[in-house]
Amino acid sequence: MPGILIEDVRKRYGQGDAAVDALKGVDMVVGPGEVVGLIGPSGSGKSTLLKCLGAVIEPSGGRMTLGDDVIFDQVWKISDLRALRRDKIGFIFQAPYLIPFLDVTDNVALLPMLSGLPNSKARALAQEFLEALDVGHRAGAMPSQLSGGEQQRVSIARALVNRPPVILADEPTAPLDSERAMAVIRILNQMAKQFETAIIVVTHDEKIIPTFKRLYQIRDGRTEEQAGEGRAID
Ligand SMILES: Nc1ncnc2c1ncn2[C@@H]1O[C@H](COP(=O)(O)OP(=O)(O)OP(=O)(O)O)[C@@H](O)[C@H]1O
Repeated sequence: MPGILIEDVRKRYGQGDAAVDALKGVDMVVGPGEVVGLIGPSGSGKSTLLKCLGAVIEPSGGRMTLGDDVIFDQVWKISDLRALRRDKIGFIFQAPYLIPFLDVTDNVALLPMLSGLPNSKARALAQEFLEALDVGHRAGAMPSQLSGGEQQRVSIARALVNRPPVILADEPTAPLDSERAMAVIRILNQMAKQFETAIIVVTHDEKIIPTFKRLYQIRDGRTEEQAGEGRAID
């Protein structure tokens, strides 16, 4: 059972003369436990593909499967897209986007709370993930008291805490120096294995591209699979 299966996904923005075919039939597969890179020039459709997969925008056609669920097959197959995003997909962005008035624990505990876990259990779970990401000692701090690398690790804990089968990371290492960027990639690989998560990393970052075993290059709205170097990261 693949973690992510994308079949012939298409996306057209606008209509008539103003129409832009951003995705022209994208195919991709990412297994559980796999971290795959998605690269391509500016305007090639990377953000559009992540937004479709993240159920932020609606594709114009094709089929998408996340874990055990076909989420889209010409139309959405899931009625509650908010619940889908909350429970099945973890998002990691270039900036951590932590909630400034919640402490580190509550930033991570918020999603499991929204999914219905009692507050004390959600906080205990958050603590577990913060420890796995080596920021357990900062659990009571406010986001503004953390370094950039610590904030990014908290945002990764938040993406993982509901154990989504899928993580979508959009330029997660762009603002980080080489050492911190490699630490983030190491963590994503460890977490993918530990929780059987399928992870797509959109990146331009030359520091991390050699670490992927498999890559997809997107060009003019279509994907091509490439073997990566799979360079060791520990
Ligand atoms: N809301 C929109 N309406 C119309 N066209 C759009 C919209 N969003 C994106 N596009 C177009 O779709 C194409 C793909 O854009 P997309 O943002 O997915 O590319 P990208 O690969 O993520 O680029 P970048 O690396 O610069 O972020 C581009 O031609 C872009 O101009």
